[in-house]
Amino acid sequence: MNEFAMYASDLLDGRKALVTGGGTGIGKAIATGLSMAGADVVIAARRAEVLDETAAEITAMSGRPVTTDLVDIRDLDTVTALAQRQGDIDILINNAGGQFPQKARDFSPNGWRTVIDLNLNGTWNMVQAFGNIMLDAGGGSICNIVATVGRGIPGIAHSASARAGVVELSKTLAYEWGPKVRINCVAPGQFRTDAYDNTYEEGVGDGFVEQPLPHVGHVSDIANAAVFLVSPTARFITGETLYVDGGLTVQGPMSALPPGGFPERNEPSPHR
Ligand SMILES: CCC/C=C/C(=O)SCCNC(=O)CCNC(=O)[C@H](O)C(C)(C)COP(=O)([O-])OP(=O)([O-])OC[C@H]1O[C@@H](n2cnc3c(N)ncnc32)[C@H](O)[C@@H]1OP(=O)([O-])[O-]
Ligand SMILES: NC(=O)C1=CN([C@@H]2O[C@H](COP(=O)(O)OP(=O)(O)OC[C@H]3O[C@@H](n4cnc5c(N)ncnc54)[C@H](OP(=O)(O)O)[C@@H]3O)[C@@H](O)[C@H]2O)C=CC1
Repeated sequence: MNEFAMYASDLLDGRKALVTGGGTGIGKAIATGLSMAGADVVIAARRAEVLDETAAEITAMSGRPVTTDLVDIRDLDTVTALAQRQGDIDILINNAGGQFPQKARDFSPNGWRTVIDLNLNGTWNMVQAFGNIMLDAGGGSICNIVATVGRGIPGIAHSASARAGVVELSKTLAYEWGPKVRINCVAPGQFRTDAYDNTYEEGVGDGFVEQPLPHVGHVSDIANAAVFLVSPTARFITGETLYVDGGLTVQGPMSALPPGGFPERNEPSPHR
């Protein structure tokens, strides 16, 4: 089975799609899924060699040409220039992003700013530049790749805050741009891309034990969710965040009998 061929090969025929960070990991998988579904795909990031190599790989699989382009989403000038070159897109996937893990009490002011700038401001740069063109052109669909926000993500408070901002931005724009542009998010759980392995050395952590589907996801799981959301199959869906996380965010069900038994009645909380 080809994990990236879940949809009809003409589902996105005649549509042009741009994927930021499409040269590696999750972005590469999404670009592959879009290409397999018939879209004309552009992948954009900062490293030309990586993009070129990936474009050739995707073309070998899908039989469709893939274009590469350069952008640093934190640099508005490069985003504006990209929008001038590639503005005629129907689909935008904002996947570029990342962070470093650190306890929040140790964040330096610049460390915090850097992660917010990449994941919130960088995504906004892309959304506004391309969204405005889509609005003028008559329509389009945007999908933002975020993280499993909603219950807190210890170890990456900066990124969790930025991604929550993107989720709320998407809901808000769903209203403002509703008649013309749909905008949704996909929230990945943990996926062992090269970047993930390089950043989180110990790899699979204890979290998986508690997860209803107790294993890591495959990048095609994200790709299939993103292709669904930007395709006409999801034409009545906007402002939504689809969690692709093996049930990670529903872990910790309420237990009928708490560990240690029921507390004494009327005992005040020991916390200040
Ligand atoms: C549950 C998990 C879910 C998510 C999974 C994934 O995302 S998987 C994918 C996971 N993989 C990825 O997300 C990709 C890996 N991450 C990256 O490529 C980078 O961390 C970056 C793009 C976020 C920032 O890069 P950049 O070149 O723009 O940054 P810069 O070098 O110019 O420094 C700016 C400030 O940040 C500080 N700082 C930086 N690193 C660290 C650190 N490790 N420690 C502490 N601090 C750090 C640095 O000290 C400086 O502050 P200072 O000293 O001036 O006060
Ligand atoms: N893997 C996981 O478990 C999870 C991942 N995520 C998020 O999903 C996305 C993809 O993750 P993953 O594939 O694992 O990681 P990668 O590091 O492989 O993907 C990030 C991509 O974004 C590009 N990129 C980074 N910064 C910029 C920038 N400033 N401008 C343009 N492009 C940039 C990189 O290419 P280049 O360096 O060439 O610019 C790279 O291709 C990220 O946003 C990540 O944080 C969220 C939750 C879990």
